[in-house]
Amino acid sequence: MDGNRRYAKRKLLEEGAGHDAGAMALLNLIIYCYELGVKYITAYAFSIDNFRRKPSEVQKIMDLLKECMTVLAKIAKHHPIKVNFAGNLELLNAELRDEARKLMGATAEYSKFVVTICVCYCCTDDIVHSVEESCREKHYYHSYIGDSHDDDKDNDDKDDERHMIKLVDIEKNMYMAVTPDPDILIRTGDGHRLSNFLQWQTCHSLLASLSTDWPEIGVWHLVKVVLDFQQNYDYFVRKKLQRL
Ligand SMILES: CC(C)=CCC/C(C)=C/CC/C(C)=C/COP(=O)(O)OP(=O)(O)O
Repeated sequence: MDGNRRYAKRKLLEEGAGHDAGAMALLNLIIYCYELGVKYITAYAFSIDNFRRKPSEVQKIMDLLKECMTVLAKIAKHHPIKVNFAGNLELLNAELRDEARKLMGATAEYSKFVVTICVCYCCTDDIVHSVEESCREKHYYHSYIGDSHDDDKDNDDKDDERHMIKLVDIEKNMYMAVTPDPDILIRTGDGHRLSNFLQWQTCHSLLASLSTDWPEIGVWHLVKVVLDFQQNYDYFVRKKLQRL
């Protein structure tokens, strides 16, 4: 969701007003997706690197995160929306972390429409966290059965095999396991970088870079990228199937 500060500068507004408008644009986009029948939407709201920004800006984004949680909780009372927060939530303050967990718990049973907000997220951090988690699981398995006194080579090979960390382990243990890999990744603000967002999950995604700043994204931008995706649908499906 790039271009919030540039939008504020262009409109001669104070910096925080760009993020206010950005939060409103996100909520609107979630509603458009719901109405258009898009099943999953994932937003990159705050990266771990963003903690290096000015304290006042970090605080502003955290305040907006809280407001978005309140609005999403109200929407979820009347619509079957599942809300996930993906990232290292331990880096959030305790109040926000509790709110995030409460909202995830309250909407966990829904599946018709899934909104995932990435906070305190970086893809590289997610990969490291997932590898650590997978090692812990395999170590547990190893210490549980590894003391067997069976000298049989076949059994040893099978044990070795079971101790190996596989692709499925890494994918299962990622924060992003809560939602499928995206068909489309949209970046606003004329950027052509991934900025540590979903590198693992976007190998076969359509990348759409919009020159529009995030607060000005609207339903027609969404429709246009969905149509672009549909025109190349056969290609994307083939690529995904090849991976299976
Ligand atoms: C759910 C939630 C917390 C929503 C908050 C609002 C929001 C849109 C946050 C995005 C924050 C962010 C770091 C954007 C990227 O840079 P930039 O847009 O600040 O700067 P740029 O104009 O320099 O690209």
